[in-house]
Amino acid sequence: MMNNAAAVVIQDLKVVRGGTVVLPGLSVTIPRGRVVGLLGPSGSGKSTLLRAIVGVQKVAGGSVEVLGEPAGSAGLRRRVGYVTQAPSVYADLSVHENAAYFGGLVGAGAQAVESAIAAVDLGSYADRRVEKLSGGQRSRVSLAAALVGDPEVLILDEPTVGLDPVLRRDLWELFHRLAERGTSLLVSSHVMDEATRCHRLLLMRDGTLLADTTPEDLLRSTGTTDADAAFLALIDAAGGSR
Ligand SMILES: Nc1ncnc2c1ncn2[C@@H]1O[C@H](COP(=O)(O)OP(=O)(O)OP(=O)(O)O)[C@@H](O)[C@H]1O
Repeated sequence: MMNNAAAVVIQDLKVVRGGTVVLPGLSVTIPRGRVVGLLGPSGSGKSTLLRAIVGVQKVAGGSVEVLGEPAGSAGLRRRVGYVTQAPSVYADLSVHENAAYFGGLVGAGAQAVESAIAAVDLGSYADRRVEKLSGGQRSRVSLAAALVGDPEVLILDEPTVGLDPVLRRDLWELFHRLAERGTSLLVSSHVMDEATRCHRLLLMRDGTLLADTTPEDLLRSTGTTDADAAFLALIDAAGGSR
């Protein structure tokens, strides 16, 4: 199905990992130019869904289309950025060398390298080797490596884990600036209070979508005042706590 307004269209996606059905048949559409949060408890299938969108997850059924092409297509390689939970940059290279290396792979110039480093606020660490950085700084180098190619779709797996409140706020502001420029972002988190920072929310549990909503509608429909309480209300409505 062609849908020009959508960044990602997923239909009846089924994924089995290690003999267990992780996604039993998930359908969702992710809009362009928005910050979409993917929230749910640990083990609910968030990373698996993100992997399927990037095209690195073996799928047992259904379809995943990104920017009108099947997920993982060669044509999407430069158009989709992916930041995994584990920092995926070279420990023995500096921040700048990493950004320049990953930029080189996608044809990005020197200006793009500088901008990506500045965007994640690592300008003053540009010449420091990654192995000498903190965990939060390392994950920001990974983000810079994904940003340097200016991808149209940015898939971020728990990018704010281990960051202090100021850095978390700064990163969410960066995500919104990127969305204003047209980037489509899908950001996973298991911290429910991050829900309020998203334009749209996907709430997952046990491989299924409990809700595809907005922060405002989530609170309104559940009659709650914070995202944690809203999530619990949805679980109760869906049939209790297992
Ligand atoms: N390599 C694997 N082999 C078998 N099962 C796996 C594998 N990786 C994940 N799983 C299982 O798939 C399910 C979903 O895992 P996934 O990593 O997608 O969840 P998640 O919501 O991203 O969790 P977290 O927030 O802890 O990262 C879990 O039950 C997990 O045990």
